[in-house]
Amino acid sequence: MNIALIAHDKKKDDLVGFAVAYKNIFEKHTLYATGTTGLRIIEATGLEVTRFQSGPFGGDQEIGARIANNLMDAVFFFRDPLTAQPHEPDVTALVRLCDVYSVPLASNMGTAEILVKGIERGDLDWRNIVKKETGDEHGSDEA
Ligand SMILES: O=C(CO)COP(=O)(O)O
Repeated sequence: MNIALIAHDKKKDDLVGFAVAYKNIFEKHTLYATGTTGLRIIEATGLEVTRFQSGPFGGDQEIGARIANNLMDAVFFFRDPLTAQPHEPDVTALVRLCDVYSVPLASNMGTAEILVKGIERGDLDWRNIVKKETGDEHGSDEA
């Protein structure tokens, strides 16, 4: 699975802790992240993560483009609901694209716990069927 990891500043500690806790699951997948989040996760876990631009500089849009091209299978996006973001339109667009393409999105720790366990169980294997049907199988090592 191709998995995106993103967190706003006040949620970064939560996502980093989450990545540490579930490193054994995440290491079986292909990971992507916005710039600062990715750096924090790499430093804390040693996991291999492809980093895009920082969110306010286009990182959310880069991940959105991958969703639109059927190259992202799950998104963990720990948003900060209490702080205004300068790139709020990008945040909204990313969430919207998850809904357009039915890509599972965990926007908080509660949903993230369920999603990561579902990934481990193979609950998202239907994504591979979608990719096979559309010919979009590139981008992931995981079958
Ligand atoms: O702003 C973000 C998501 O909207 C995250 O970007 P960073 O990971 O670079 O902080």
